[in-house]
Amino acid sequence: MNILLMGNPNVGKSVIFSKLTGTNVTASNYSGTTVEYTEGQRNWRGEMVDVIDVPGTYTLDPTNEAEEVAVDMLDKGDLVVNVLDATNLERNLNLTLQLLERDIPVIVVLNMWDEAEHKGIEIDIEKLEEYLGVPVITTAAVKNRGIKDITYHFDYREVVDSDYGSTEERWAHIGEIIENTQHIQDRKHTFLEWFEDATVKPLTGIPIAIIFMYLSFMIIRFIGEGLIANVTEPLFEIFYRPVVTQLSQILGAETFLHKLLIGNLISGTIDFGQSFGILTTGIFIPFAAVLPYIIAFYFMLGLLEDTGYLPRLATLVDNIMHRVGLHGFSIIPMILGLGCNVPAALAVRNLDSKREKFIASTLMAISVPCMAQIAMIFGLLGPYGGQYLLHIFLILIMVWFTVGLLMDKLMPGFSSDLLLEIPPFRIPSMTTVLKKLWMRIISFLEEAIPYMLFGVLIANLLYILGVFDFLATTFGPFLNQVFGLPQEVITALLIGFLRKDLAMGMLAPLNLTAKQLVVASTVLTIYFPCVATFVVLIKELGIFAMMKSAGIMLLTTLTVGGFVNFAFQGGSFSLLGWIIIVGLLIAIRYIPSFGSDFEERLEA
Ligand SMILES: Nc1nc2c(ncn2[C@@H]2O[C@H](COP(=O)(O)OP(=O)(O)OP(=O)(O)O)[C@@H](O)[C@H]2O)c(=O)[nH]1
Ligand SMILES: [Mg+2]
Repeated sequence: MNILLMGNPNVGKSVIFSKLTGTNVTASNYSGTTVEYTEGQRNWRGEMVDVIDVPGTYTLDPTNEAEEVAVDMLDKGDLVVNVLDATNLERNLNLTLQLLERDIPVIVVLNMWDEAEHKGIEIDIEKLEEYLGVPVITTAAVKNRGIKDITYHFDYREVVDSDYGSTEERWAHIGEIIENTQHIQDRKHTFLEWFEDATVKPLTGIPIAIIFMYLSFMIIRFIGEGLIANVTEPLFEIFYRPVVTQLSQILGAETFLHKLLIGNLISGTIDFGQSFGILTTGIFIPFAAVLPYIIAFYFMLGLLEDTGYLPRLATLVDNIMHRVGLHGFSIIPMILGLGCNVPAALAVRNLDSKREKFIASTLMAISVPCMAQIAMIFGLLGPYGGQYLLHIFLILIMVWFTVGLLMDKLMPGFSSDLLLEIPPFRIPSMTTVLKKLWMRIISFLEEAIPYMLFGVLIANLLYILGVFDFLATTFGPFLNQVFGLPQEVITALLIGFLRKDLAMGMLAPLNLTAKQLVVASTVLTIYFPCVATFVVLIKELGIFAMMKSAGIMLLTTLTVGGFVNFAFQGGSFSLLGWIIIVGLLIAIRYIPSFGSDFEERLEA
């Protein structure tokens, strides 16, 4: 038996799904969290029932890919559990009436019942049942209220015979239902509501955004560095070092297995950061150097997501986003990308047009380093001082903006003007935040560890076989001339396709100057996404668009790497460098535009 959980975005389907099936899926306080359906099972009266968490949709006439997924699922269901946000009954009923017109059993769940009560919204359930002709259940999923009631109706198979006519007639009918079933009490405005407004008005919103972003960044560094210095490094030194040292002695420094498992001894001892064996650096990077930052980042992200701050940020940056042919919502894939580029590449699905998807994916892949890479950049460049770190991010932001402007100018087609839905602020529940954090840590470990071990294995084998030497002498001179980097960096660039953090780690033994590290870090970020992201992008964009995107990436790498090498000195850009940057931005303004605005298209 297939039970479909369907409804508008951000009504709590994923939370209900988790409670019904015990399968954890990501739930966040903004629309479009789920873009692919997830299946889970529940034992129901001695039978295994399939419950499916369907991406949110406003209508059964899909307007984007995530909605298409939703509508395609309809044929597969024995029962649709239509989840509604009780605080937003009117808008939610549109999908409900469309579902009722289909030949499929539907039951209605009014979720967020706790919030509706809190907001003084009263809904007459019996009357609503009469109007719709199907059972109506109230739930507060995060508080575990009403979930059992849903299961009591799993065997509901009645199909109502209704036809609400045209869209206008449907809305008229909804108006009538609301009129007769819902009553809203007047109440005073709360501080939270005032704050909700303040975060989206530019005058107050921008300072708030800067403070929030700065604080988040500081907290991430504080937690990340704190965990490394006080937890992961000490643990490795006390418990792990004796074990691998013993193994190293047993194997003998010159053997093949030693080279593979332990790597090189640095002045006679194992250096977890530089030895580069599977059991030394291969274990150390993911667990000790990167995991702490992953924990810190996803903890902060979870808070920002569940309070509902992220979509507010999206509204604020909408103007900037429009300049590069995107709308505000694209900030969400960019921010997700700071954690890991893979979910970010998937989140792009919520964008409307092919053009926007292309621009957003390319910008994300080019200029958003993932947390694993950022952690290694912090580790390598941190000791040289904050201005180097600052410049890497400054360069990437400029790259993001410049490449975005250029793509918007040169790409034909139009970008949509989708209005972003802003959810209310919610106090995040700590259990949900921690659960989500846990899920993301697990998926990081599952993703990272195999690639990391495989990457170190490949690197060591290629090294032992002399392949890297060959490549370094062939392409080295070029690297040296354009980027000012030693030829050994080529190995890092190659391994970067497997994992960027590992590639950053390969720079550690090379004794690069701070400037070279800045060039190498930016080049490593820009030149190509890692293989996992690459595969998702091919799937999302198609092979042809991905080739175009990869072309843009390589071109950008050459230009930016070369430029940074030329214009970056002693911790900042030279005057000439700044003149070129500003000149370029001005020049872009005068390039004729091949793309068109949504509004212009409407006028035409
Ligand atoms: N107060 C309250 N919050 C809830 C309730 N159910 C869900 N939430 C919160 O609402 C937000 C949205 O929940 P999700 O489960 O991600 O919504 P969804 O319907 O899966 O959204 P999409 O995947 O975007 O379609 C999350 O922040 C939840 O914690 C509820 O009953 N009461
Ligand atoms: Mg969801």
